[in-house]
Amino acid sequence: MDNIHFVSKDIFKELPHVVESWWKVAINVVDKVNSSFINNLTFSSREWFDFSSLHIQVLRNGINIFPTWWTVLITVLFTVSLPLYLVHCWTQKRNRNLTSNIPGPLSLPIWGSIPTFASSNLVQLFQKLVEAVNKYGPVVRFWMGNKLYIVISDAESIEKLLSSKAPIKTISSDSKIANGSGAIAPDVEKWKIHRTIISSTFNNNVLDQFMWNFFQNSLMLTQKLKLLANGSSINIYPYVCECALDIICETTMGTNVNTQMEGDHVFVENLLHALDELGGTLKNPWIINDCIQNRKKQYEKDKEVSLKYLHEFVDKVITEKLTSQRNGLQQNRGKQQVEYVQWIRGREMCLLDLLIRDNQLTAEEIRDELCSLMVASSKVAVTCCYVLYLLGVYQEVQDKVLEEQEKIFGDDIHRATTSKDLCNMNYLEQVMKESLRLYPSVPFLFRKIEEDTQLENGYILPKDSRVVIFSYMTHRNSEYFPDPELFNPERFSSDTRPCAYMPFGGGRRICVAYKYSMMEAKMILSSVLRAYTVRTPGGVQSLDRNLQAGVLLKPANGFNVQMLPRPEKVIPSIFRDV
Ligand code: HEM
Repeated sequence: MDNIHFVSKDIFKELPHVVESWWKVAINVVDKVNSSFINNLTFSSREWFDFSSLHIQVLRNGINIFPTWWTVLITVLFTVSLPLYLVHCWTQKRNRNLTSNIPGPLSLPIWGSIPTFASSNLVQLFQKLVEAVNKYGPVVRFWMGNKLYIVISDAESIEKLLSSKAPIKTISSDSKIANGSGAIAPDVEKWKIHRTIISSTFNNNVLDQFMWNFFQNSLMLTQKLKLLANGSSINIYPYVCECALDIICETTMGTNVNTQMEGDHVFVENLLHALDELGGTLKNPWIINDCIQNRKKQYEKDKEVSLKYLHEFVDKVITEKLTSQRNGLQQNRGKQQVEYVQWIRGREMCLLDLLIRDNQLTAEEIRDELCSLMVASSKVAVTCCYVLYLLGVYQEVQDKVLEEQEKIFGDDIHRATTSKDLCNMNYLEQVMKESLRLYPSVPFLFRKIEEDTQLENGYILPKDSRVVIFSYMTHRNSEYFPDPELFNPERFSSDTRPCAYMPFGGGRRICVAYKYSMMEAKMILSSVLRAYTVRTPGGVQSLDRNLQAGVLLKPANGFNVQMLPRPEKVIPSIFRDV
């Protein structure tokens, strides 16, 4: 009874919005149908065209009475939507009440704020989200259909959320590319197993093992750029991405896909395409779950999508690995378990070996894990591209980075970079951190709230709502970073406030490969910067104008920079000889 009372009260309260929303929908439908109508008729008869144009105009101005079939259509839509609206009011009553004090944009009945975002491209979408936070503050409420999203960007709320004991599910963007389905990461028990195994591959004790892999692939990248370093503008992203992909394939699967050197880039092209596809599908990241479900349907329907290629590739590597391990096992059948492990160790175990040996994950789960990690490798590439782009804008910072490189390498520039060298690159590290502050490659972290959680400011995140941590905005909050728009690497010479800086996430789900990624990025950047000077004619404005909200934060028009070889004295002969 109480609910019915609420519903009827709510309907009257929202009636103007209902009328407004349907009027908008009607106009939109009329526009769409008539524009295709016009296209068809333009070729047949001018008279018809004129008639039709007049007709639209009349409809647009709302002067005309709708023709019968429009009236029927709208009546049907209205009749269908009314029960939907009632159900929405009924089921979301609690969450609506709990979040009524959280500011947010106009929310139309049934639609919520979808109309605000629906027609935007990824660049406009990102700008609208930034505007919303600037307008409504660090905690913003969005209703997207019957789903409630709460965007938080202040360190206090983030800290409270991440330290909460209440069960909170992570909605992962990487996992979708892996299985094309569930965006929600595996359940907690499975996640713990996955995380433990993966962490063992990226822990501090084994990072040194990857130095040679990092070095060789960075060297290859530097060689490839030689042909392009003639002062013309190039989008460096695909090149750096290939390098990062080669590195991750070797780390995780012990396989050298050699995308950098092989003429046909089928593999990397497919991966990049898969990422873009996913970005396109995530046109509206707020409805991430629905998108993924649609994505799954599309994926199942269209067997030729790039994800399929990626899955097949990884499946092939797993099968080969399993076969070779089985053969190895047969030859070593008589040996004890410890000896067998040593036999594998002697052959440099990669993550795939560990996952197979551990025997806790199915082949499909292993495949999904590996695909997720491959996708994660592009975050390193994006980070490196931002650093190079920004150094191209801030020449004085680039000079300081080079000064540090010269100090570390001195005249002995022929030698391979060691992990100690990387540890000494303090200034480069500060530059990377500052780039990640201004342009975190993962700008949103998604969580699903499973139990009501109260924030410090009194707002309640109700059960079943989705929370989006908008770290891009946190990083640009002047309370935590004075003069936040300024590119100032020195600000990282001291510690930052907890949860005010989180390019690698935070809490239990913090990036498992944080150190690995920093080392890899340093190696790539050090190699490229010792060989080339970078200039960015577009400046920061071009970057900011084109940022798009996808899986990763990237400029829609690419990372366009100009490169020129550095004077001989600082070019290691290892680069010159190529
Ligand atoms: C600069 C590069 C990178 C950045 C900025 C980055 C950022 C992040 C962020 C923000 C998260 C947390 C997501 C969340 O809380 O929802 C995350 C998680 C994760 N990252 Fe990274 N990442 C990078 C590189 C990598 C690389 C190279 C790998 C693997 C090779 C990797 C593997 C993972 C994994 C497995 C998780 C999930 C951890 C879990 O759920 O327990 N990341 N990363």
